[in-house]
Amino acid sequence: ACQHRLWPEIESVVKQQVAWARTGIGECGQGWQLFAEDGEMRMYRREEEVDGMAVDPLKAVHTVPGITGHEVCHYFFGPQYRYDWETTLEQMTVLETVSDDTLVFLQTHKRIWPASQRDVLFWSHMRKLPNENDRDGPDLWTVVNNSTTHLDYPPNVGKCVRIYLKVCLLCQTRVDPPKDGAPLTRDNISCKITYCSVVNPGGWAPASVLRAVYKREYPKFLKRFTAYVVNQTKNKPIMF
Ligand SMILES: CCCc1ccc(-c2ccc(S(=O)(=O)CCO)cc2)cc1[C@H]1C[C@H]1c1ccccn1
Repeated sequence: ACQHRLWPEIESVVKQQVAWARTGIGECGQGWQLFAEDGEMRMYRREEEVDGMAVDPLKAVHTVPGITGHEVCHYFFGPQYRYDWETTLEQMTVLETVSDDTLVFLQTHKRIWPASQRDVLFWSHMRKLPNENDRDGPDLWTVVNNSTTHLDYPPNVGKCVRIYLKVCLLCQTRVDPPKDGAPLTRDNISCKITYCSVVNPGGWAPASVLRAVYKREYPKFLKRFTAYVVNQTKNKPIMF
């Protein structure tokens, strides 16, 4: 995969996106507004427009007990699970298998009235990252999704408007070993999740409609996805 045409871009976008995900909300600077809160989940957005279109950057942080970062990234990356948790998905195709940790997807999402239907074409890369802060702590895991092109699927040919996105899911496992030296169980682990996304809706869509969609869909997506991972892993050995 290292000689693949996408490799240089993957390397630079992953580094940039992980650095961005690691930047706390406070350090990010002004303009972030908390727009959704549910238990441990906090969702922030910044209102930004490009050519009159809302492209609000989003940053969500969540802590989920009983699962690891590897497990969260495994279920987020794997195409075989996506229809189970991505409620807005209408059609998903793997256009290219670059390597076992890098795929190219084409997805059409359900139409959101009155905006026209959208599709998105992106590479998706999963990677384990060394834990810089705590050398003997568990590694970090990330999945980065970044819009790309494909000769056979030019944008805006059919009924769908092509959207452009950059997504980073960054996961840090936390282990609190049991006092009495007993073996680790899922009661001793949790996962700190940072989800960052910037979506350019591609064609014109009313900013008010897009913002209402994001406000409704993003909290639902993160809650549903993390609940899915808890449910899929609860009776399985821990995947660190
Ligand atoms: C006009 C823009 C519509 C729109 C653009 C983009 C996306 C979207 C695509 C991919 C990803 S992901 O994180 O890469 C997971 C893989 O699917 C997240 C979000 C969804 C919507 C629509 C359906 C709405 C939505 C928004 C947020 C979360 C889920 N669905």
